[in-house]
Amino acid sequence: MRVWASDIDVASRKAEEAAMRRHDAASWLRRMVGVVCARDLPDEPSEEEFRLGLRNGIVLCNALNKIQPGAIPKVVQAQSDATGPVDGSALCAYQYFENLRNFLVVVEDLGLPTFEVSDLEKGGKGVRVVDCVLALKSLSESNKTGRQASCKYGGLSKPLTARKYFILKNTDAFMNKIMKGQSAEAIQNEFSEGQNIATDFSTESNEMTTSDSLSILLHTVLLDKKPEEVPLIVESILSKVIQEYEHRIANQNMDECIGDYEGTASCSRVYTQSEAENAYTCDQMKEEQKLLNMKEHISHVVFNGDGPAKQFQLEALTNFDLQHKQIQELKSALSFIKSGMEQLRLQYSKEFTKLGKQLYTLSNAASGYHKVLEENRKLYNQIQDLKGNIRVYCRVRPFLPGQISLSTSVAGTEERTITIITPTKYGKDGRKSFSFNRVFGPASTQEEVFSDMQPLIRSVLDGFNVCIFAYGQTGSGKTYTMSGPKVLTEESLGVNYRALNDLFNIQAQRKGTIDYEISVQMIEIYNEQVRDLLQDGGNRRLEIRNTSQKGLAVPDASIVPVTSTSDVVELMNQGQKNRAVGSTAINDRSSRSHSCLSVHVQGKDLTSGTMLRGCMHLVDLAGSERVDKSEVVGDRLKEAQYINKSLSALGDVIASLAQKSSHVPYRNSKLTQLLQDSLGGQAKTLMFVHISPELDAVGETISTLKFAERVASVELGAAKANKEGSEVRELKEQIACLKAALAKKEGEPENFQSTQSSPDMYRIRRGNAIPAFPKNRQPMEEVGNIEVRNNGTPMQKKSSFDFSGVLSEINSTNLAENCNGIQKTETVASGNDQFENGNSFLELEPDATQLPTFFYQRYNPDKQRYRTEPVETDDSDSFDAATSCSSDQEMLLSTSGLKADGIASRGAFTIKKPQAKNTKVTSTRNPYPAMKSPVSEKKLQTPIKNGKQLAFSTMGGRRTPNGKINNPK
Ligand SMILES: Nc1ncnc2c1ncn2[C@@H]1O[C@H](COP(=O)(O)OP(=O)(O)OP(=O)(O)O)[C@@H](O)[C@H]1O
Repeated sequence: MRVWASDIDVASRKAEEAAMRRHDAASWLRRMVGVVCARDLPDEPSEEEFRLGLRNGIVLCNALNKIQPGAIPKVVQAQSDATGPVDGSALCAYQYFENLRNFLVVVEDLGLPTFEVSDLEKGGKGVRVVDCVLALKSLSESNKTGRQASCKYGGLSKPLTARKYFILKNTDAFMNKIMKGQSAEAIQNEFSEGQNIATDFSTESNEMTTSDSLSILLHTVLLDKKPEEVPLIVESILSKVIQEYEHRIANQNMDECIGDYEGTASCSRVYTQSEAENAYTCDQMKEEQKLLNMKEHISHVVFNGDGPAKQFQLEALTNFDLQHKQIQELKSALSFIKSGMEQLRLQYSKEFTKLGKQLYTLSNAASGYHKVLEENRKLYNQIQDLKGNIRVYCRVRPFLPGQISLSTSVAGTEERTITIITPTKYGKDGRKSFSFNRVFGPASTQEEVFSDMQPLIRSVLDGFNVCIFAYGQTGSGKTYTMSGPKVLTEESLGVNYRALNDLFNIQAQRKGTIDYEISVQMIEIYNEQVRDLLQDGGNRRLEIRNTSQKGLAVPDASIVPVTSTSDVVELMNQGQKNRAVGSTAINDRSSRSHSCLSVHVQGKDLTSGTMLRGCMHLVDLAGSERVDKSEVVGDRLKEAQYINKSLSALGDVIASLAQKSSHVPYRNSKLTQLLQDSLGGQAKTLMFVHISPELDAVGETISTLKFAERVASVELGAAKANKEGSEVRELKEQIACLKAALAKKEGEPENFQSTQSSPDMYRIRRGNAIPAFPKNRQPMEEVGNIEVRNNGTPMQKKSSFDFSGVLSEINSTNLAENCNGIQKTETVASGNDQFENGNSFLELEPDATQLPTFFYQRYNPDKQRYRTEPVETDDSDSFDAATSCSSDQEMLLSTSGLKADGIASRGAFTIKKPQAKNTKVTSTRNPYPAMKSPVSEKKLQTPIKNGKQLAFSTMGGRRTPNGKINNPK
């Protein structure tokens, strides 16, 4: 039942007339502050009404806004028939109360304050906010207690019946509905009982969400303010809100643009900047349009109003203009910042590109740096090759499995440096660094070690002589490096196996171009006796011959052709079995001998016919040992003494070579004789110095490393490949034939025989003497090492020259002269490519038809070796096969005259023993570049001294790349 006063009809009518205007104002206010008060303004409110309405609206809003998600408010439609006069002053509240009568908002705990709306109360009997609140409270309590709810209405207590409950999650949406003036019934019909209406209002929720907090803020701000202050405060809040709003628009615009744009675009579409800008501009325009609309609304409200409201709204308008201006300024600032940002972005992208380029250059430079390093390494090696330095690699053995927590003498290793600490010394003296070509730390693998020396090993296949020998104190890992441990695995295979395997691989690769034949010898020097390791039970004493590089150092030792790694493994196992090994306190498998695996390679270039010949010695020396430490007695002691003696002889040789001494005492031990070609010849030599890491071995370690440094300083001159072209070979053969024919013609075949194929066919007449070539001596060697007996004639100078020189000499001199039977003043002999020079006649034997065979003759075990007559040379190369003497004999020799005679300072001299029947001039490995050099001539007239004829020999002399002779001194 509704009873309205006549005022109500009037007010309703007026309200209807002003509905549009109020609606506009209210909607604007709602958008701005989220309050709904504007809706309840009378069409022509007085100032007081306006304020009251506003205040009431705010109060109500506050109450409603208390209903927030999380508080799980309930909407109760209360049945109320409250009627009563509504005085004019309370009109503003009417609409609310009208609604509230039907939709009372209850907060579950109802901590709502009761509001002292004194004006309303004063105004009479109208519906008061406080009544509403009380009604809410009552309803809430009734929910809890089940008691009848009631409300005071018009001074009377009326019962309230909760008819329906709605769970309301979105107060704003709900409010919105109310504000749109929907009737309670209409809203009620929209909700079924218990329905969650949050979804119903969800579409509108966003619109109001941001205003919630503002409304609360507003209310809080206004709560204790006097009514007359409210408009001003609201105005300033509004301006701030607008400012904030603008600011947010500005900030979010781009994001929204992008969001909107992306939202509408397909996901896969690439969003471009220009599109974003377009979207932004579009939204900006929309926002501006909105602002203008607002302005219009306000103007409309303002100019259709009057009094203080008008003044207030005018002020608001002015503020709005001001704010609009500020917004414009902000916008221009924004665009300025944007352009600045854009510039920055461009600058950054430029910088990035530049950085990228620099990075690219840097990475190029880095890779270039590595290349340069590699190049440097190569160049360094080349310099070493040219200088012929003995390369020295150092390897540190790791601690052995049984050795625990031992302190080490090795302070550190780098690629080329090793630092040793001596605990007994302090400061600088306590640390000593040594530099070598490479240093391998304890963790180095066999493969790493091998790969570093691989190029050196491969050069054997190019005709170089190579020698790798392992040096170090006993137990330091020499055998491990050269052969591997006792139990071999693929990873632990030593240099020997790997080297041969590598040679086989390359042999296979070059199959179509070069035909290689590889054979091996394995000998050991045990107690100064040379023994053949490939001959079971063979205790036959062998001899070392340093006739030439091409010759076999130990020709009597078995030489076995090998074609595969398995052949090698088999042979080496056999050799190892035969090797003298014994147990000492330091090494339970100590090598008691020096072992040498010699690999002989012969290759024939299938297209050019060039022959090459290389030889590689892989020497595992016995270790030096302090007999007190190794605790050896008896045979072991004797062995140790021999070992130490031979190693000290090696030390002497190295010292002489390092000092470029004129006398190099190769003959002081079998070991130095064996290594003579490698240490003083044209070989590429590498010494592997091994050290033990234990601290108590530091003394030996340091002396070993000092020795190694001395070895590294030895310069041998550039190594030279043993190659000869087919033409040269043919010419040499012809010369040999001619010589043989001459010899034959002279009728002295017994002295000068040709090779085995035709021993009697060629003779050579040489002055009065016609020396014979030994049987089975292959012509290449013969040519290289022609030995001539002059039957007492002065020693002939031996000379040689470059391979290229051979041809010219042969062509221009020998051949022509020989063929024409002209007296020849010099013949040419070559070690590799050297010819003998003598005052001889060479006469051509016209019926020279058969040529000698060349290779493998010297591998023929049955061959008859040519033994030189006892004309003795110095300790150098020219000390020929006479080294067949025992070590004692050699010692005798070395002490009997060589040193005492005062060897000439440059070039070595060959000593002719007084008892020599014939003067034999052994070949030289290191010939002079030109036969006719004054030096040669001069030395030709070597005087006889102390009954010994000193013959000049170029032993040990090595030609450096610039043609100089590098004589070992
Ligand atoms: N690099 C290494 N890694 C692992 N074990 C090693 C290494 N070097 C040496 N050994 C081990 O150290 C011990 C001694 O090594 P090896 O017999 O090779 O010494 P050596 O110098 O040949 O001694 P000797 O002179 O007495 O013959 C062996 O047991 C060997 O397996």
